[in-house]
Amino acid sequence: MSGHLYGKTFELWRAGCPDVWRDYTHHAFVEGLRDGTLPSAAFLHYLIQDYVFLVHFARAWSLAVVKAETLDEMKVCAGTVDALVNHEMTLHVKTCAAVGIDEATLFTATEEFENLAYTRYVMDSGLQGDFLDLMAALAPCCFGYGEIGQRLAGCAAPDTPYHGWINTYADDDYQTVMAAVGQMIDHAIARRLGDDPVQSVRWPHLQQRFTTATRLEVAFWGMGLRGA
Ligand SMILES: Cc1ncc(C[n+]2csc(CCO)c2C)c(N)n1
Repeated sequence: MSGHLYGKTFELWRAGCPDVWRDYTHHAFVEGLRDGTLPSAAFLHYLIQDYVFLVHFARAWSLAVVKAETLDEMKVCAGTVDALVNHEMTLHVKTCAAVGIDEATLFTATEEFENLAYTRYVMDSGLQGDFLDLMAALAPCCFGYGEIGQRLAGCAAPDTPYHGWINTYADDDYQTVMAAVGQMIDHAIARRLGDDPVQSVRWPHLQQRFTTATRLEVAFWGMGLRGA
């Protein structure tokens, strides 16, 4: 697995919820992207919801800039805000424009409950908790899509219509940003919890935030499959 790419904290968190992690990264929606059998209506429904999701994730990463304690943490989090609003969302805008949905419509799309629950859970992790609580809730999105993108780039059906989506997450620049996020989280953990973070009283709470966010990712794929 590519886990070490994204740091040792991520490896511990992933190992703390192996079943739900697999449900997320090998979901039927993901396999439909890989083999091309995902109905285009389901993909479009997902993508419109995901645009709104990214708007709120950009807010959450911006909150991480506010909660950061070092300039390095600020740089990585601000870089992620930039990657989100100026790069990742381009996929959504272009794909939707091609079927006649403009960006203003995307921005005001009605959120499905699974979408609402996930983004507001992450925001609350940062509002109620500190920088680490927020990172634990943000981590599954980054590293899960990183793993999915890498795996699908190596085994997707040549004729799947979803290469654009796969390439967005398999892309070297994207993988580099995610590796930087993983390193930053390792440093943030060491700075606040010391060298043996698993022994900290905070560890079970951080693991629970990571696991909950991963369950919310599984629900998000399910929302996509259900369609509009
Ligand atoms: C439901 C859902 N989960 C994760 C991602 C991927 N993602 C969202 S924000 C971010 C960090 C910076 O780009 C990443 C990787 C997505 N698009 N939609």
